[in-house]
Amino acid sequence: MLDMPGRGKARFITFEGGEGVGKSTQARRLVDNLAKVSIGAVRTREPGGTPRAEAIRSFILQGRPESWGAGAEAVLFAAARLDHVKQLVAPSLESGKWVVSDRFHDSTRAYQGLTGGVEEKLIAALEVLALDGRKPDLTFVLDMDPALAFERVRERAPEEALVATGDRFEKEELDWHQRLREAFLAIARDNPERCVVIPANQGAEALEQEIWDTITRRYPETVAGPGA
Ligand SMILES: Nc1ncnc2c1ncn2[C@@H]1O[C@H](COP(=O)(O)OP(=O)(O)O)[C@@H](O)[C@H]1O
Ligand SMILES: Cc1cn([C@H]2C[C@H](O)[C@@H](COP(=O)(O)OP(=O)(O)O)O2)c(=O)[nH]c1=O
Repeated sequence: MLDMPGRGKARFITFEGGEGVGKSTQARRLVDNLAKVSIGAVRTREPGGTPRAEAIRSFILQGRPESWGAGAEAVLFAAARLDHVKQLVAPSLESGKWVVSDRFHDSTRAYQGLTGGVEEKLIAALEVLALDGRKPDLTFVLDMDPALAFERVRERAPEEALVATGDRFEKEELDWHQRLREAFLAIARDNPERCVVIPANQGAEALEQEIWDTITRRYPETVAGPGA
């Protein structure tokens, strides 16, 4: 990955939202668009991003729905996040690379906190631990009707919709996903400087353009100069 000194501060960008809204697709496209203007970026994800955090990911996501409970999950996601921040996010930013993460701390707030019922003060305390003084500079909250997003996921992996295997979170009830959508919107309202809500029920190219427009407005160094 290219290290680009003199291109301004490396930024930490996160994508948040429910399942199937297009986070992974857009995270990938954003990293490609940054490369086109010679900005090196690391794409990562949560839970995961480092070997230890990936181990915690399989540990949690392959469990049965009732096996952990939201409190224990919040602690496990926080442990994974701390490793991710220390081993990957912070060193990458310090070396001048941007970091683009598919999910980050807002997911704990939305899933385990606002939807899962873990108290705000516990979520806040775990954030202090797990973020280790880092916070995303910009968060894209991809927002759409979860029923439509679920159709996308079903097309991606039809067998998951039919049999009880795969990622357990995708089998939760639709009304639960509606509450989750509201949780992400509430987080965005509470953090208006950091969060930008993007209507996600549009084509991937249109979405990519809206995201890139936001990036270039906020960060002038991403506007390609002559000969770029
Ligand atoms: N804007 C879009 N419109 C239609 N389908 C999309 C769009 N973006 C992504 N997809 C498809 O929807 C599915 C979920 O996208 P993905 O990026 O994996 O979402 P997420 O990471 O939010 O779960 C994939 O099959 C992907 O190809
Ligand atoms: C990072 C994080 C994820 N999660 C959940 C959200 C997802 O259901 C799951 C991660 O699965 P993932 O496959 O990354 O999500 P998606 O289907 O959106 O691509 O873990 C939490 O509950 N809390 C967290 O802090």
